[in-house]
Amino acid sequence: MITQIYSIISVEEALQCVEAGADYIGVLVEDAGRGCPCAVPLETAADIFRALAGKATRVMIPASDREENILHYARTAQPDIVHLSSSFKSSAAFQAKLEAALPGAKIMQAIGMSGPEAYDEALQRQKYADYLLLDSVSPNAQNGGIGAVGVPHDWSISKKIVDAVDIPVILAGGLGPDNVVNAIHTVHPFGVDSLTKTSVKNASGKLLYKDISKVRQFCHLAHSTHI
Ligand SMILES: O=C(O)c1ccccc1N[C@@H]1O[C@H](COP(=O)(O)O)[C@@H](O)[C@H]1O
Repeated sequence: MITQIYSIISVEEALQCVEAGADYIGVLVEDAGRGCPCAVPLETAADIFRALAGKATRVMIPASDREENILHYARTAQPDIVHLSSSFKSSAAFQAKLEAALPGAKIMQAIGMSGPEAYDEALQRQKYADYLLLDSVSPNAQNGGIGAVGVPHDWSISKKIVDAVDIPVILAGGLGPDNVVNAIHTVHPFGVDSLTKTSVKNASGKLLYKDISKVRQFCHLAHSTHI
């Protein structure tokens, strides 16, 4: 079981999360004007990924729905995996362009778990991705509506997707130390992902930085849960 921790904002925080047990480290790269709470500039993402070389799998969400931006971010920041969580979706053409921009880079395609229709979408989208990430959806969510919602979705649909697709599936959406064991037993994913419930928030609910003791608890529980 792998653990993926979002959204990392500095080299120091990234290294603390690795020490706390995170296998995959996620960074959100900003597109001016979107205002995602934990987004970092491209140069910071590049610094974080350089510092993580050989220590963790480096995952980047480009907070953009424009292909040229996504390819530019990938070329500059050099993640191992590009995680598509906006309205931009992978395709055969995008796979070829990413391979040209950053040879060997993998694609993680987010699937918005809005209801039973997510099953057919997952089956289609797996053709153009190396991983699927099943994430909750909110009408108020940023970055195309998928992710950073902080609440779980219907895991019975997630389980059907895990059983049907041929590529690794990471479960996301409202996961934390309180529910990760149950989530793993219910869904049997390849990995589990956490943002909101392993972060410190301010009084108005804005995510500020990682709570390393919660990251440690989350990773320990996930790694010690066997399916
Ligand atoms: O990481 C972010 O800031 C982010 C912003 C916009 C869309 C998605 C984002 N992250 C992804 O959402 C999941 C789930 O979040 P949560 O645990 O439900 O709060 C997060 O782990 C990333 O995969």
